[in-house]
Amino acid sequence: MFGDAIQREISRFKSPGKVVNLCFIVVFIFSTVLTWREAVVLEGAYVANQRNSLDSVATLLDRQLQHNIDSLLFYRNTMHYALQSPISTDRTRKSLAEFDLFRTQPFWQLRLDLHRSLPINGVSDEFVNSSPLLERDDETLHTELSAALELSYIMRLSDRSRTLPQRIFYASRSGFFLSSTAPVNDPKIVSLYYRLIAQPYFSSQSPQNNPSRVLRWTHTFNPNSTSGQIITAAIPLDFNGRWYGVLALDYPIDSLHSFLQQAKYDDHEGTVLLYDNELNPIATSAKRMPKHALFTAPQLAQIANAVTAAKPGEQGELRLDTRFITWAKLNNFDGLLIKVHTLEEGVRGEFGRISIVLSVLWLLSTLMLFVSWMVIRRLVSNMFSLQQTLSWRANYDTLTRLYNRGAFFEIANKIAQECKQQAQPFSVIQMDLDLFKSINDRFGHSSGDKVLTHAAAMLSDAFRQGDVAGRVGGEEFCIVLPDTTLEEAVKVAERIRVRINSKELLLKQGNTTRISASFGVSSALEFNDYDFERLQSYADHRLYKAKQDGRNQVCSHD
Ligand SMILES: Nc1nc2c(ncn2[C@@H]2O[C@H](COP(=O)(O)OP(=O)(O)OP(=O)(O)O)[C@@H](O)[C@H]2O)c(=O)[nH]1
Repeated sequence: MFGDAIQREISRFKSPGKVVNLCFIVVFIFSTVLTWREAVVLEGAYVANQRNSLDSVATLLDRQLQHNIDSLLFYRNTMHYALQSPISTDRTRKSLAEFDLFRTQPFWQLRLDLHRSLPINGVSDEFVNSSPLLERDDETLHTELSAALELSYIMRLSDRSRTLPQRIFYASRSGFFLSSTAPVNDPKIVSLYYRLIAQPYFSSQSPQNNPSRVLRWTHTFNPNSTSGQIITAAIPLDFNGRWYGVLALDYPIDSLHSFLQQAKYDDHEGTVLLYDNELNPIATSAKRMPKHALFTAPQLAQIANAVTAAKPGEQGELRLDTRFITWAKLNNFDGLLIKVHTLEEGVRGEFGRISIVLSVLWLLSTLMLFVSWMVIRRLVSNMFSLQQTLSWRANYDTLTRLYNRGAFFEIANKIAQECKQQAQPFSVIQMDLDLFKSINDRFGHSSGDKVLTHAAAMLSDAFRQGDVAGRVGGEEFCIVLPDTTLEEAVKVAERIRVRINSKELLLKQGNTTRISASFGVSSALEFNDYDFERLQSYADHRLYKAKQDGRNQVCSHD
C-alpha cells in the first residue's frame, strides 16, 4: 500500500527523468554538505593546532621573561632594603674609603670579594657633573654604594644557565654601574657607563618620563642589521623621593633568535616571529630574519587593528592573502608573537594532506555520482519509452493506429452510458471493406495491409471530434457517435463511403485499385436502447444487408 502511494506520487511527474535528476541532486547536495561539514571540522582543528603550537612558544617565552622580571624586582627590593638599613663591615668601610680616593679618577672599580661578588665600576666626579641626568649626592652616596656592594654579592648568584641569555645591571645616576657581565678591561668602564646612561631606557625612567614608575620595554631597533640589537626591560630605583638609578635587563636579539629556533618545528610548521609594540620584527624562528618585509603596510594595519584591543595573553588569527596568521600577545613583553603559516607549508603538513584526500574523495564520489546518473538516466529513459510503447500497444492496433477491439469496446460502452445519462442521441456505424479477400489474393497480404491503413486514415479524417473509431475485426471497423441521431450518422457514413471510394489506390508493381466499403448504421433512439454491443450487432446486421444489396452503400434500416 505504501509502495503504491509512492508509485502514485512518482507517476505525478510526467518525466521519470526529472525524478532521477531530483534524486541525484539530493544525493549530490547531501554528499557535498557532508564533505563541507568535514572540511569545517578540519578547519577548526587546524586553527586550534596553529593556536596551540604558538601558545606553547608564547608560554615558554613568557615563563622565561617572567623569571627574569621577577629577578629584576627582587634586585630592586634588595636595593630598597639595603638603602633603608645599609650594612657596615670592615670590608664595606674599606671599599667606601677606596671610593673616596678614586672618585676623581676617570674610571675606578670596587670589589668586595674576587670570587663571590661582582665589581662596581665607576667614572669620575667630572663625568657626573658634565651630565644633567647624573648627580653625586654626598649625603646618600655612601649608602647607595654600600647597598650596591651588597647587591654585588646577590647578583653574582644570578642563574646563567637559563635558555634565554641576558644581562642584568644597575646603572646609578651617581656615576657607577654594576653588571652581571663585568667589563673586560678598565678603560671600557667609561664607554660602557656612557652607553648605559645614553640609551633611551635610562632617560625614559626619569620621574618626568615615567611618572607611574612602571617597568618599560625598549628596543634598540636597527632595520639594517640584527647584530648588536637589544631589547631591554627597565625599572627605576627610587628611595625617599630620590631617583637613584635604573635596574635593567638586556636581551641580545641573538638570544631571542636562538630561543625561537630552539622551539623549532618541522619545516611545514611555519615561522614564528617576535614583534615589538610598533610591529617591528625583532626575532624569528627561521634561520635568519626575512630580507623583505613579510607584510605590506595594509596587512600590518590589519594585524595592528586585530591586536590593539587585545589584552596580554590573548590570541587570535587572521588570513592574509594565502597565509594563515596566528598571533599571541605576551604577558611579560610589550610586543607579540606572530606565527606565519603559508599555503605551501599547510599543504605539506598533516592537515593539508587530509584536506587533499578529502577533496579527492569528494571529486571521486561526485564523478561516480555523475557517471551513475548518466547510466540510470539512460536506463530510465529507455524503460519509460518501452512502457509507453507497451501501453500504446495494449490499446491500439499497430497497423491502422486506431483503437483495438478491447480498448474500443471499453470506450464505446462508456460513451453509450454517458449519452444515456444525459439523454443524448447515440449512434453506431459498422464498416466493412468490400471484397477485401480478392485484394489480398491479387496483390498480396502487404498490399492488403496498405489498403487497411488507407481506409483507416480516410475514416479518421471523415468523422468529428468526439466520435471514436476502432478496428473490431480483420477488415471491419466501428465508429461510435455521441450526441448524433441516426440521420446524422448516416450522413457521416455516407461521407466516409464517398471518400474511401473516391480515388484509385496505388498498390504493388504500379497496379492501382479503387476500394469501397459497406456500412450499417444503428441508433439508440430508434431502439430506445443504449447498450453498445446490441447496437453494434444491429449495425452489423444492416451492414450485412448493405453487402447483400450490392456493397459500397450505407444501410440504416432492417
Ligand atoms: N492483408 C490483411 N488481410 C486481412 C487482415 N485481417 C483479415 N484479412 C483478410 O480479410 C479477408 C476477409 O475476407 P472475407 O471475410 O471473406 O470478406 P471480403 O473478401 O471482404 O468480402 P465481403 O466482405 O463479402 O465483401 C480474409 O481473406 C482475411 O484473411 C489483415 O490484417 N491484413
